[in-house]
Amino acid sequence: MSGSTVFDYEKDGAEIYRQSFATIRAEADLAGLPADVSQVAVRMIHACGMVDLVRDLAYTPEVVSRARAALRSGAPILCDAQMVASGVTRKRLPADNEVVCTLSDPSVPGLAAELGTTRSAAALELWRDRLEGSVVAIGNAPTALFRLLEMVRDGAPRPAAVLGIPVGFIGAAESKDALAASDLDHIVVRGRRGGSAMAAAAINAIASEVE
Ligand SMILES: C/C1=C2N=C(/C=C3N=C(/C(C)=C4\N[C@@](C)([C@@H]5N=C1[C@](C)(CCC(=O)O)[C@H]5CC(=O)O)[C@@](C)(CC(=O)O)[C@@H]4CCC(=O)O)[C@@](C)(CC(=O)O)[C@@H]\3CCC(=O)O)C(C)(C)[C@@H]/2CCC(=O)O
Repeated sequence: MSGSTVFDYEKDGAEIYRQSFATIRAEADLAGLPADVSQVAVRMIHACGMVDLVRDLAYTPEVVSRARAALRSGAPILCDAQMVASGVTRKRLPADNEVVCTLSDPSVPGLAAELGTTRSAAALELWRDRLEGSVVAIGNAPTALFRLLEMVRDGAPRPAAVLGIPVGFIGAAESKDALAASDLDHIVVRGRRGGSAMAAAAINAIASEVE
């Protein structure tokens, strides 16, 4: 196949990644972060292009080591949106971990109507028997994060770690503040920023130390 090259751009995927991570490490102020959180932050920045993300990160000191240990012992990854689940690189997972998103379950619209909430929040009702020791990744829906905190407060099994990274204007900052104030191991991006790509990137960084 022939084709003329009009633009001068990098075409080597490995080299694109290498240059990206080098740029992030040069431009982002990672100095105050523990080494394992720094590694996760780099990959989250890689997913969104915002090197100033570091200033909005909040985390518990053991979150990465606990999430990593949970994944190594086979814990499932519970995702609020299919976009998060789709972004998880399966080959990085240490124990062929199950990646679960219950949003499309046929029972969810009815549950949402019954509970008077969003489908994203109602979908967490189907997480109950997998929650214990799981790794939760919320990248889209603030209502899902609020609901998780309510469930745990009401006695539901506790996840090993919660990556609370919903994006948006309504409830996003508040839900992440509530997670940061909880006793769950967590990483959050305070404020409006977040998103499914960032949540998936955080899981990918935790799953494997390879960059
Ligand atoms: C209020 C919602 C927000 N959604 C945002 C941004 C994006 N959402 C996309 C898509 C495709 C989906 N969003 C839903 C989760 C849907 N989004 C909502 C809800 C109405 C409520 C969530 C909440 O407030 O907690 C939610 C529907 C629900 O009843 O739960 C989705 C299920 C809608 C649908 O397709 O039916 C769907 C998720 C699909 C999946 O499983 O992956 C976007 C791609 C929208 C787009 O541009 O098309 C985008 C993705 C952002 C991301 O990185 O994840 C907001 C901005 C987060 C917003 C919540 C906050 C706000 O408005 O302030």
